[in-house]
Amino acid sequence: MAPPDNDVLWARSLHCALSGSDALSGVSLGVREGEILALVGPRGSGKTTLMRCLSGQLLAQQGEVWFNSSPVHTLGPAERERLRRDRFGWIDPEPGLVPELTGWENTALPLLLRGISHKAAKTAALEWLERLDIGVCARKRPHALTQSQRQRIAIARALVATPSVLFADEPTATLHRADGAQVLRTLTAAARSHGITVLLATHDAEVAALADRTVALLDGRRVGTVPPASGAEGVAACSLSV
Ligand SMILES: Nc1ncnc2c1ncn2[C@@H]1O[C@H](COP(=O)(O)OP(=O)(O)OP(=O)(O)O)[C@@H](O)[C@H]1O
Repeated sequence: MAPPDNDVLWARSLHCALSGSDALSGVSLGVREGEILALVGPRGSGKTTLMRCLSGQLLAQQGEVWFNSSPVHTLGPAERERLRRDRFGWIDPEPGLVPELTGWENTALPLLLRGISHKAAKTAALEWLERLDIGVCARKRPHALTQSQRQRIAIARALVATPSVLFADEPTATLHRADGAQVLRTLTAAARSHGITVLLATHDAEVAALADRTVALLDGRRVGTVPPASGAEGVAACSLSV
């Protein structure tokens, strides 16, 4: 069965067991182009596993994943790797920067890996660092930066190649509340202004409130779609110019 035309990502009946236990038990999901979708659920509910399956990092034992009307579940490892590199961005709870590289070099990595010239990659990286209010970090190495600055660099790195889909796994979990909220507003505003679809895994209702739609997971199953706790945040984020 082919996915609906307006879904950028579409998954049907994903079953995924990890080390013998069911991480996903028949999850189906459609994500519309440009949408910011929050995946919510308590720890261990399957959010990360679902995002890993949707992004081609992990193959579910059963079920289908489609990206823009092309099957992902039938691709070989090299093709899935290329898809991830060329079309997707990923943010982990921890920034995972290369310690030997400066802020702009860390940010530019996805472009340099695609073979884009050093000069063009640096220009794009510096632009994203400015947009995320960390232009001053461009020439510093990670050890000289705060946790918030490092995570903003990880976000800039995920956005620099303007991915079709950005997967953000608890992107502000290690930040203080106010700082995390600011970082998330910047991230969602940047995604909206560049038409980037975002999947945002979180167990925080305030974070989910920034999304257009929320999908809830529990024990590897969808337990219903709930509206954001506060309807105004997503609209407010649109008006920020990032
Ligand atoms: N590499 C792994 N090996 C074995 N089991 C795993 C692995 N990764 C996840 N699991 C298990 O799969 C289930 C789903 O985990 P997952 O990390 O997807 O949930 P989550 O909702 O993202 O949780 P969290 O909020 O803690 O990140 C859990 O029971 C977890 O223990």
